[in-house]
Amino acid sequence: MDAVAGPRTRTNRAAALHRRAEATASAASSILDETRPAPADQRRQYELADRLRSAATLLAPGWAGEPLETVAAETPSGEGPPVFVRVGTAAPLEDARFPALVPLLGIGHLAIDTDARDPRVAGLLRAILLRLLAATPAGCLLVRAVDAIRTNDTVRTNDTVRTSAGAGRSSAPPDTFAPFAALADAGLLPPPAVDVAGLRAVLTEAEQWVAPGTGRPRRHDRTLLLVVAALPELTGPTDLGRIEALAEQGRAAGLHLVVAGWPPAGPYAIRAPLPQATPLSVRNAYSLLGDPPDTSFVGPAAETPAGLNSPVFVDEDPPPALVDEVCRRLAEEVEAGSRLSLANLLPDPDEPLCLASSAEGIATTVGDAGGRPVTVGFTELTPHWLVSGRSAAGRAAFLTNVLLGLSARYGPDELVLHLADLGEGESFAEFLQTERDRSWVPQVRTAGMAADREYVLDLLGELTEEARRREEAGQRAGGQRFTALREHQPLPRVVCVIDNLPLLLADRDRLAAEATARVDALARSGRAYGVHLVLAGEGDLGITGGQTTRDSMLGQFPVRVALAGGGPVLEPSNDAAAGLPVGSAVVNTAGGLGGPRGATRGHERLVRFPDPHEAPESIAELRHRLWEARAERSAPPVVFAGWAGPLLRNDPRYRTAFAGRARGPAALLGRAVDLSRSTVAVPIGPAAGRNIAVLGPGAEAVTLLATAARSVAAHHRPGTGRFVVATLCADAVPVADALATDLAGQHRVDRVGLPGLLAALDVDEPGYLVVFGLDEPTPQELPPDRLRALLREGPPAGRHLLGWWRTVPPFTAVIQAGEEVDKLAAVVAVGVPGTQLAAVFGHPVQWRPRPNRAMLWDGPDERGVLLVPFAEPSAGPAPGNGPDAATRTDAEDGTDAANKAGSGTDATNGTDSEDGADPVNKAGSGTDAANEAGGGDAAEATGRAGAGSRADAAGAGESA
Ligand SMILES: Nc1ncnc2c1ncn2[C@@H]1O[C@H](COP(=O)(O)OP(=O)(O)OP(=O)(O)O)[C@@H](O)[C@H]1O
Repeated sequence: MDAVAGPRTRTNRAAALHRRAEATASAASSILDETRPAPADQRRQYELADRLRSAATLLAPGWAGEPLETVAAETPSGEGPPVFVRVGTAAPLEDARFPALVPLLGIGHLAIDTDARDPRVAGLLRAILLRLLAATPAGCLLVRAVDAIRTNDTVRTNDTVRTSAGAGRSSAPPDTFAPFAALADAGLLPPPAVDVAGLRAVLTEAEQWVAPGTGRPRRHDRTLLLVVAALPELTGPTDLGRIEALAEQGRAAGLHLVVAGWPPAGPYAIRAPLPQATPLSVRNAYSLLGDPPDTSFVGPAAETPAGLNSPVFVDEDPPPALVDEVCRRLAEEVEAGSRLSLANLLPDPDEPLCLASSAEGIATTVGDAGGRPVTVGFTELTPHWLVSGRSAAGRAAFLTNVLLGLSARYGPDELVLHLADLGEGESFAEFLQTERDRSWVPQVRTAGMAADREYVLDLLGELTEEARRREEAGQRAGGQRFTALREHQPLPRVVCVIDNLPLLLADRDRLAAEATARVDALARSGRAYGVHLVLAGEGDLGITGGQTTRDSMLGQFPVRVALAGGGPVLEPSNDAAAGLPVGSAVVNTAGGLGGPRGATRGHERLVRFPDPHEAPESIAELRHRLWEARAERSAPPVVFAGWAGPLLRNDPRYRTAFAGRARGPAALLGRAVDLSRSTVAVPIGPAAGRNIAVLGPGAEAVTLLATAARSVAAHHRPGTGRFVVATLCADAVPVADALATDLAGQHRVDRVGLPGLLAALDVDEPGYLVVFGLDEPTPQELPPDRLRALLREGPPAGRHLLGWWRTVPPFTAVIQAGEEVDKLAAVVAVGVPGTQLAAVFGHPVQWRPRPNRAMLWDGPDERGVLLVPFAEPSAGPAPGNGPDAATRTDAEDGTDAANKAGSGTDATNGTDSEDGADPVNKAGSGTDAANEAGGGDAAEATGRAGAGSRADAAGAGESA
């Protein structure tokens, strides 16, 4: 008959059978619920419970196992994540109870057959989570949660709404993890995933955690816990498969799962138990605990899984105040612990400093990547670095960290630093003397702040020379490179930092071309001889963008550091630096090369670095320790501060002249914009061309001529010089008067106008004609050929013209066409553009005037010397003649940041070019007194630059 029954009959019968089976199962379930596992011998049960209680105290002490009602909120965590955690109380008999523990972190997972819609399960999850978080040191347990109770409920409610409006809305279950909200900001427990998309994102993160190399590097002291309170309704079989796979692989990778509602209900209910998980089944009155992974409660010999032979009453919801208090404490601890400080990058303060050898290379910690220090160095393989970041990205902070880190590790015999910043502002102050703190970092040999392009060009030139000297020494020794060469002579590694490099290269002029050529040459030759470059700035630094091949210039810079906005120093396809916050950097040691997204990049790390200025005391302490350990007579850095104006009276060469020790008369004009801050002098003797023509419209030119005359006077013993000070224009009268008065105290001085000057021209007596305003229209009385004759014939007879022309053409008229100007005079231009000077020299001149700078052409060399003219209008009494002199000049002047500190006690402020002081070569010897003074002098610029003098620095910056 069945065979002939229609489909409808067969369906009805199947439905009836199903209903009957369901009714039977339900009846069996309630009978089973009431039938607890049969207790064995009661006395043994008591004994066993006793022993298990003691064992639990050992296995799960404190937070992991104590009843939560009795644990104090301030109970400390353990040393690491607990292996066993309590899920409830097992009660084989009413009064024989012991904690029910499950092995979790480090061993397996927990699968609860009911999801958190059951309030007991929600409470249990919160209890487990609280225990695990509180028992683990803050930050070592990261939790990701999935909780679709509300979403599922909304789906269901919406279904209901169609039939019964509003039903179910008010009874939405609370978020299972809401009491843990305080952990979100600390990154310990972000808001739970509530839908399938969220679930999948969490699964992806967990998969990355499990598969090393597909995400950020995993810290082995961290565990990831994935807690599922309720799976989203739309969870598909693929998602469930991913959860199973994670459970399978997680244990070895520090990933653990607590899944409520497993096996999941619904169409995919037929699911194997969760791999490596202890199952917990929640019944009406109690729960049952299955066997943990790879073992059995009955004993290892058990063939069939038996589970714990006792009902378990799962832990109840922990008190919300306790959860809240613990979470806040954890969040605070994580926040405090994640704040990096300079100390994290420096050697332990208890360790001696500067013990490392730089023979094979030097390295320092530059930041932290996921809790691990990241160290980068300078070796032959990674000789030079490019560091890029937008303004205020922390470039100075990063560089300071690196330089302090290197200085703490390598002593001055192992490491020499040259620091230059073309940008406006006081850089490198941490390394230099200030008014209040006279210590310095002894590894620093030179420092240029608000440095001119010419300064940096000189620095590059000096270092290229140094690399060449080393290379030659290596060749003489049979082709030795740095490491071998060091065995025969003390040879520190040199690190040269140039910040704001684009200011050097932005103008595509001759200087930029020359600078690029020097960088190129230095990068190549320095590599094998321990001379290393760190070029820093914004954007592509003006040198990237081209091809990075092994042989290209960029190929010499394998280390690329991209701070916020610094992506252009990475390869164009490498977007690792996109969206970086301040305080982070991508450190790439393969020329900025990227790689497939998500793939391991052994050559690239995302680091966090501290702001060193949050720890000024660490900086000061380190600087003092380094300074106190410096070699005897070690010299402070030679400092160039772009905004500072040097004083004649403090000039070492001027002092030498004043003391009667000069070799011959010379006009001192200022200090060169170079590494050694040499005095710019025009020798005045019987040779051709020993006159000075100052060209330029402003007061600076007038001051320069007066200072030149004073310095010449200082070269003559009192009473032996003869000066005619003439003014042909009104503007210079006060300065000329002051000059004449000053000189009159020492020498024979005639203060004259045009007639006196004309008379003086006819006198054959040796002496100096100091003439202000030679461009005044007085051609009848003073025709160009008379002046030309004086310029040409005067010097051999001991007569020299020091003259000032406001404009260039009248001077050009003095020089005959075709005559070489250097046979007539040294020319100093102050405020005159190079274009106007072409007529003087007969060739184009590259010079763009800027405040507080002058250019000297002396001799046949086409290239002029850039100088900072002496700032003071009057020399005052003899240098070093006591406090009055110093005080008076300082007070009058008020513009000299660099030179103020000396207060008249500094015997030789600045480097004396006569001494041949050479910061690159000499400082190691520690015997250069001139350098020492120079440092003292200019270091003041660090602490003192006032607003006025900064404006000058800005001018210098603009012209760059
Ligand atoms: N690691 C850091 N974390 C947070 N803030 C930082 C960090 N380093 C520096 N800063 C802050 O960022 C600001 C800029 O820092 P810094 O002067 O080092 O930047 P910069 O890139 O050199 O700036 P600029 O080129 O404009 O002079 C400062 O206020 C500094 O305190």
